[in-house]
Amino acid sequence: MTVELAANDGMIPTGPGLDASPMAVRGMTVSYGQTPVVFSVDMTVAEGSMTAIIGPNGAGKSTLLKAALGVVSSLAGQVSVFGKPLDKERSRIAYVPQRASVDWDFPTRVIDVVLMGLYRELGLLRRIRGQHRAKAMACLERVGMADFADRQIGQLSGGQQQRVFLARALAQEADLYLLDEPFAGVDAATEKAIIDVLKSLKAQGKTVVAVHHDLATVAEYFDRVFLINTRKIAEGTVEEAFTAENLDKTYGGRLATGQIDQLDLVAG
Ligand SMILES: Nc1ncnc2c1ncn2[C@@H]1O[C@H](COP(=O)(O)OP(=O)(O)OP(=O)(O)O)[C@@H](O)[C@H]1O
Repeated sequence: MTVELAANDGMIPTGPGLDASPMAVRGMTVSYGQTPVVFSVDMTVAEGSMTAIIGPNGAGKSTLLKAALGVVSSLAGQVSVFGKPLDKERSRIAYVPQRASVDWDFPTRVIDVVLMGLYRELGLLRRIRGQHRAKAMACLERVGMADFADRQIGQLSGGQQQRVFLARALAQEADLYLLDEPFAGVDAATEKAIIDVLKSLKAQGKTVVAVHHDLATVAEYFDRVFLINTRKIAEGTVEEAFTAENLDKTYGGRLATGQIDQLDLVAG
């Protein structure tokens, strides 16, 4: 389907399947210097799906997410969120950044990090009441971190910090969850805890998009994939798009045949 891009208020022209999409990106191009690191990328996130963004190091995965959120500026491109401009629906998105990009020496307690997720409820006066604390604690409970509520965030292990940031995202009660490498550097128990939470979000009808590096778990964890190497290579259901051919294009032949053979790929 061809979508005509017109100069308008940043909205993507509506069309079949686009209006309802939790996030639709069209013609996104981002450059930090001379060469684009994301080039003319279209992405349509399917509502209620769990999508893995896959590609080699430096492929532009994080940049694509940040540009879609307006955190980094783009040279070109349009984004719609639930069929509306990003600014109108921003509060429906929860973003969990890459762990490495957060200043963990920032002196703040775990419970305070989760309370930040409640900023909409807290209102302008930021008055924290018992009900807010209870909600934040319930979110920490969901990720198995309730016992650490009063700890300084910098005193936690990497996997524990990742859980806390997931709890903050849960507190937001968003409809679209964007996570940048949520499983990076976590142990098997934390990975299981995180995937269980993400699957429960999906069961509630929420939409989840995560940058993901472990090709071996793609088919088990996700139902859709988005493959990128500066340009979009493919997107679709795992059955349609997670193929040896697309992986070969994405990784430029850098995956050994043996590695591809071990993946739970659909023949194609
Ligand atoms: N703030 C920045 N300034 C300059 N260059 C940047 C910046 N952030 C990223 N880059 C460069 O842009 C390219 C894409 O980076 P990005 O982090 O989006 O890739 P990625 O696919 O998420 O990689 P990884 O899998 O290693 O996290 C890389 O070449 C990276 O070095």
